[in-house]
Amino acid sequence: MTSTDAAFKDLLRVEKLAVEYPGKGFRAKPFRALSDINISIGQGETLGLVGESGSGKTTLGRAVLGLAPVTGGKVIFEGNDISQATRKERRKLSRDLQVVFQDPYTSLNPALEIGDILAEPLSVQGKSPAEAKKRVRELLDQVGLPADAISRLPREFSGGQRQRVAIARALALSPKLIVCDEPVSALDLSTQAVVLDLFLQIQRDTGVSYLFVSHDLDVVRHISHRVAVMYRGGIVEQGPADVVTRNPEHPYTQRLLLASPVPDPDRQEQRRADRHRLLEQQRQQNEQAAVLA
Ligand SMILES: Nc1ncnc2c1ncn2[C@@H]1O[C@H](COP(=O)(O)OP(=O)(O)OP(=O)(O)O)[C@@H](O)[C@H]1O
Repeated sequence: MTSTDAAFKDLLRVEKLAVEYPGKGFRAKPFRALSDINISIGQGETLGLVGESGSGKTTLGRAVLGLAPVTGGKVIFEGNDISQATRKERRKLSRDLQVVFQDPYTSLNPALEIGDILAEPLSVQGKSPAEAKKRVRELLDQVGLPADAISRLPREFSGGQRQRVAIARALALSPKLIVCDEPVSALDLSTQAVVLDLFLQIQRDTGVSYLFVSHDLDVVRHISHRVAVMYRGGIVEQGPADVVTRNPEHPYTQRLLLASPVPDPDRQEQRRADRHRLLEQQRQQNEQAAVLA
């Protein structure tokens, strides 16, 4: 997918965001996990967030959801700064801002039937049992699960099916933005592809926006309009998905691309070409640097 900022109407804008975790345990001092983060996401747009482990991807997603200690900057959602929203304001915001986590095995309450898992956010927001039941049926259909899933427990489902339940729960209140934190990383490759296509289909049908966290460049290229690359709590590069994931400018992104595994045989050819071009670019840069030195 390719697109530019201008093609989408702004939904979320993060400006100069800083997050600092209070010190505890082995880290006695407060830890600055994010500094000077600037990103935006338009309506119906997906911003992919990549970077190595510990670079701050999850923290940025959590800061957008109000779950990380923001110490500076703004999180502007539909024109309002929500970085310091109160609990009451957060409850209201949860209609518009939702999350899908990585692990479909721990993110669903094992004791609840799927129907109850999906009805929970609806009843919290004041829907009647009849309204909730109707919506639950719609949601199961939307994520491709059978109607009889309503009275079954999470353990009766595969990882991919459980992730469909988690997606349905996130969709229950028709949110405007879903933070997707590595939502396909725990799934096998063929299931990953199917679930990614489900995310795309839902976006086409509903116009929802995604902040899509992943360490996998192939995954973010497939799902994202634009990609931001995180390194040590900052963003080092962002731009159209194809450009950033195939022809990155920043040396860190180039390293990320060279280091990332090539799981899907269909994409190996393309990746070999990308690697070859990048290595050649690096060789030429090294040669130029040697001449200048
Ligand atoms: N609750 C917390 N308290 C203190 N430090 C934290 C906390 N959560 C995360 N960190 C630290 O903040 C940094 C960023 O972590 P974060 O989980 O956001 O990175 P990430 O890029 O999502 O990593 P991964 O891909 O491994 O999930 C790390 O150094 C981590 O140790």
